[in-house]
Amino acid sequence: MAYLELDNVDFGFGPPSNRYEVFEGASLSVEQNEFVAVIGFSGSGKSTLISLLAGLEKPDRGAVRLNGKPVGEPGPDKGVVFQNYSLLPWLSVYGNIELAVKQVFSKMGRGERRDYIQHYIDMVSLTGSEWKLPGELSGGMRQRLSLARTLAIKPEVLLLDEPLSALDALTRSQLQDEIIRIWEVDRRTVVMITNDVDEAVIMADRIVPLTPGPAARLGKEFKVCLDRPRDRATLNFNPAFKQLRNDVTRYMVSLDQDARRLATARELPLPDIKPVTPGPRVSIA
Ligand SMILES: Nc1ncnc2c1ncn2[C@@H]1O[C@H](COP(=O)(O)OP(=O)(O)OP(=O)(O)O)[C@@H](O)[C@H]1O
Repeated sequence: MAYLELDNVDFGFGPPSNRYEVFEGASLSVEQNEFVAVIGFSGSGKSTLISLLAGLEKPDRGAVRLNGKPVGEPGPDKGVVFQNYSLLPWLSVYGNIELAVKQVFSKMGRGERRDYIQHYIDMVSLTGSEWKLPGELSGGMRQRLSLARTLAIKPEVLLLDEPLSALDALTRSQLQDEIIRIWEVDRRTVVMITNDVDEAVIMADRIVPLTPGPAARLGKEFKVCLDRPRDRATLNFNPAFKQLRNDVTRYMVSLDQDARRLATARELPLPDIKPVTPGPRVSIA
């Protein structure tokens, strides 16, 4: 049985007269402790998918289930890391994590809590920056803090909504390695949204492309059969890595071409209307 499941989901925004159908019959099954990367074009519904999995949105039809039960309200069992960090700017690194930990583990004693928070700060290599405010951190450090705060509440499921897309290439690859290192120690079920094929191949067990919207679905899946730990320096010479990267990229290009063809076919032919030219003046008695 799937651990996290999107079962034949329809979901749209807006009133019936002006509705945008984001998903029609979208299905996704994620096994416990599996790392799935969902890859898609801009506007296809990636953030909406995370909102549905997190319980922030409810499907119009179909079901979203976690461990066999309908996904309820957002809660600490589902940890979401957004692209824009969503940190509290007036709280320090320590304070941001502490707030989340206090909410979820209200019975934890002071000393234990201090050690617990420090463990997560160390885990994401923010040691020494405990009392800095988010505004005093680099983008990569803020994203690390956001990740530490989410990991510290020990969610069953980790939902990562393009967490690395705002970062420069070097910081991005460092954080990819860091997320994988943490995941290998402290296994969780992960759904990560990305628009980067390489990132998906390096990090995930399985890659599931999202077809372009409207009425997006989760398309053909690609299993990533590469041993872990994956060393990015040698992967570039690995034929299986190159083949998979090409296969996924080719599939994404074909999805894009199909969507463009469909959009052209949907354009309505306009009637051949000729402008009316005024005739001779007629006087009515
Ligand atoms: N609150 C809303 N009301 C109406 N339409 C919305 C709303 N939120 C999203 N949409 C529309 O739903 C579609 C999917 O949006 P979503 O943000 O999930 O896409 P995305 O794949 O995450 O995009 P991007 O990669 O650009 O962030 C888009 O066409 C968007 O315009």
